[in-house]
Amino acid sequence: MPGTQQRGVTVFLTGLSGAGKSTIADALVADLERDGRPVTVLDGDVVRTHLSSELTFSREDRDLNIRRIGFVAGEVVRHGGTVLVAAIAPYEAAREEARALVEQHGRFLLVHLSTPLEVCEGRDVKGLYARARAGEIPGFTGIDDPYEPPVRAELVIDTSVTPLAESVARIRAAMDAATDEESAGVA
Ligand SMILES: Nc1ncnc2c1ncn2[C@@H]1O[C@H](COP(=O)(O)OS(=O)(=O)O)[C@@H](OP(=O)(O)O)[C@H]1O
Ligand SMILES: Nc1ncnc2c1ncn2[C@@H]1O[C@H](COP(=O)(O)OP(=O)(O)O)[C@@H](O)[C@H]1O
Repeated sequence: MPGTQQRGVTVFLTGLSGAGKSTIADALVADLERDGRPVTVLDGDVVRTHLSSELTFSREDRDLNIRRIGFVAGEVVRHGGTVLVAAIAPYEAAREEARALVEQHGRFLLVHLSTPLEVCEGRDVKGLYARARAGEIPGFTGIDDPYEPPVRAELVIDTSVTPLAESVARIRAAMDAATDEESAGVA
């Protein structure tokens, strides 16, 4: 029925490689789907396979990658959907551009996974930090490429001290608070 569609939302997880973006995204998807809420996931690795396969990790290409993600997220949100983005997105300007693309149509929650570099490197899930330190991956975020911490994130979560279930609960609470405000006419 026109006018009664729920407002869409994008949760954008940003942080270093190994910060926990994919792990939290997977757990959050399971949590949302348990409540019968379908979710579109835009994970950096997957987007780079299907949508941004020609892009490098130069600043220009990273920015274009995030712009594409912001555009797709905005389109899904426009139709009332729920989007979960998991991307390093190291540059403030590109993240804010993505926010603007989504906020034309619905809500945007930026979640900064602030897990320290030493912890991410210690985890080295894919062995990429070791390769970057060995000079095999020039321009690796956190090693010889910058990560600009967000100036305005709705949530900041350090996964070295926050258990997975708590991260999921905090993000769900932020998403549900947004919904509550809307139904109360606050937003
Ligand atoms: N140079 C360099 N820097 C950072 N990351 C690199 C690099 N080269 C490859 N990878 C792998 O690519 C994944 C990050 O892709 P993203 O699309 O999220 O990056 S970005 O937002 O466009 O900066 C990232 O995945 P995650 O570990 O899941 O973050 C890495 O596996
Ligand atoms: N509290 C936690 N929250 C999220 N991930 C955690 C946590 N503790 C340990 N980890 C581990 O950290 C790693 C994070 O890797 P991943 O989710 O692939 O990060 P990213 O997608 O940011 O590169 C996983 O191996 C995960 O099991």
